[in-house]
Amino acid sequence: MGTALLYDEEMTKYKLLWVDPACKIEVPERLIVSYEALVRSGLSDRCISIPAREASDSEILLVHSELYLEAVKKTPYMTLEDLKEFTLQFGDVYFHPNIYHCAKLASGSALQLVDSVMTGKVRNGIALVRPPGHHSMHGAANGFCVFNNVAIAARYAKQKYGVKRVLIVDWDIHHGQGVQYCFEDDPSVLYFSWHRYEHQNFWPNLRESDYDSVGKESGTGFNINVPWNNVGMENSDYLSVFCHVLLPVAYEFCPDLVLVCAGFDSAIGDPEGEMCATPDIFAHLTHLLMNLAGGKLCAVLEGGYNLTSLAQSVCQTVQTLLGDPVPQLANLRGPCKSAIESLQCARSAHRRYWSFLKHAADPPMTDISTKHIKSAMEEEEKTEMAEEERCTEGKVWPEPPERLCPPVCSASVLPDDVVCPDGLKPLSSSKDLEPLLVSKLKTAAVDGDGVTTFSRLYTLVEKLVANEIRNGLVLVPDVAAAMMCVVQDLTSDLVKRVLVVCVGKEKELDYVTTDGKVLVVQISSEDSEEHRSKYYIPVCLKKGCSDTSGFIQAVLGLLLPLGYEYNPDLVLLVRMPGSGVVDSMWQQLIGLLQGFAKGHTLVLMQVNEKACMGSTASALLGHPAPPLQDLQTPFPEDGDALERLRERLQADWKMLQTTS
Ligand SMILES: NCCCNCCCCCS
Ligand SMILES: [Zn+2]
Repeated sequence: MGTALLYDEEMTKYKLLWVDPACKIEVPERLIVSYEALVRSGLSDRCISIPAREASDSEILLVHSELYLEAVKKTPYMTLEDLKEFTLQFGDVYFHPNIYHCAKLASGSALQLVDSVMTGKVRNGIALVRPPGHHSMHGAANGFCVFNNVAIAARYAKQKYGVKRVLIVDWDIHHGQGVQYCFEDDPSVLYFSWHRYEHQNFWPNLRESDYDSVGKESGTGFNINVPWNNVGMENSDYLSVFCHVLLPVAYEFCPDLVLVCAGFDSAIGDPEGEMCATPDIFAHLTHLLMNLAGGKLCAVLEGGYNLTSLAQSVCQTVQTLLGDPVPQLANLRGPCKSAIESLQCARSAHRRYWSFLKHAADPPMTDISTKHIKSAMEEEEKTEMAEEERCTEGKVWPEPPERLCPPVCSASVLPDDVVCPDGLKPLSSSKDLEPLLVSKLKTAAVDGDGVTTFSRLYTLVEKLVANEIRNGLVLVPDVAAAMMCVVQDLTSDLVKRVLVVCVGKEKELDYVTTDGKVLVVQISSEDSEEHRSKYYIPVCLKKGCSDTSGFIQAVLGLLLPLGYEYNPDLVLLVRMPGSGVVDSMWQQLIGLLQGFAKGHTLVLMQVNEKACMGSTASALLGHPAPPLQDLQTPFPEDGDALERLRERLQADWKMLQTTS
């Protein structure tokens, strides 16, 4: 299934008609450069174009009051003076004779997108709209927003399609207070937002934007705020919050639909956000959300005021929605102190509502929420000092890397008598191995056809590294032997870093490199004290890999952060026989691991587990993994052990830090 793209140039036909410094950045060119970048890159042609439409009154009334709607209806007939007058009652927003029409198109586009996804016409999609929506409220326009596009879409999805649980992820740099107010008492809509806050010193300067606003009444726990109290946040900060706050809760919530308030003013160069995360970060944020809700994801544009980073960020998002490999993120140095404080506060505020956060640490000593009473002097100093180091318009960043799709998506190396699953391309040629290696294999008691398998395995690794193939599945008689072979011999000169993910445990991995060429993360039911090192990380689950709750917790809170920091060039996923891993979890793991090494994942499985080839192939081909249904509460021992493991490792692995 494809990716929907909604865009209508009519939504460029309104602009600020008077002087207002607060609103001058919200210009029609925002939409024009975004769409033109998609056209120029060829991405728009790969999308399914869906027409915009006007939202009806009843659809708008899902969120807004009749009084407000009737008032906005009058604006097309107002004089310039009347429009200025009308605007005065709201904050940081402007009206225009055509903005009511555009606001209906913006909300209607979001609804068209929901229809396309919920009817299965497309898998996912994006609506490029203006005016944005997440600041507008029941009875008021605010922050460039007139109708709350995403809030309307959430209510619409529930009403029309009986969607039970909607996850709204707001990665815009401003707090979508309008969305928060709409759903704060509603447990069927989980709203997550990060936003520049600076201890309430940043717009919209609301006390309820802080981490302790967790929702109310039956919606308690279903509102997550992560305040950024400093500017200059980087890719590490964003990914840490996804791995340690959003994703654990999102998996426990198990949404049927994901809506994204896709604002790109959180990207580097934006005058509003003054952050330093690069446009390719949105490739990863999108990828991480695509494994939820069976891939049903609707992204709706919110902010984004640097025309260069906006266009690049939109392209990065769309390219991931289309299923292209995500770019490698280099030198993630771990979250900064301020980000750790924020994520620790958010985790501790929610630990009583989410069993996946149950073992989160106490809030930091320096309770960051009371710091907002800053002396004017301090504020003054910060402004002067920060000026030069901030990431503003003057900042430059590299063009996002090209994300080439290999000609072959998934290849296979199977014994001759095993039927190749649909979609996989059997690897034909096999390179003759150096005699030295053949003799080595023979000593490893690898029989004749084993040598053939290994030579084809070698060829497969070569083609992965050459980006001729994206990923591969290999069935071998003995996975442990094959793994040694791949790691020790086949990759010595081909790749710099190999991430080995071992699911289950058959026997001790009797080697561990200390030079960092290989990082092994082994998830199993047994602990192993010996030869633990920075590069060999055993994760012990009380009930082993069959316990999906413990497994996904280990993946999100440990494997993902480690993988991002290690930044491998190849991922080797080894399924030990008898691991007991559940199929949906196995597919989720393959989906999530695609975020590393440009998707170069090599799956090693034992021949006697060929029954799992179908689902493995499906995940390798990029089909969305089935949601992890009714997850049990993780075993306390596991949650606790994971927390302790992180604390022990965070000295070596900065992306594991969750406490300041
Ligand atoms: N420096 C201009 C102040 C703008 N304040 C409102 C921002 C609304 C963003 C919507 S994403
Ligand atoms: Zn914004």
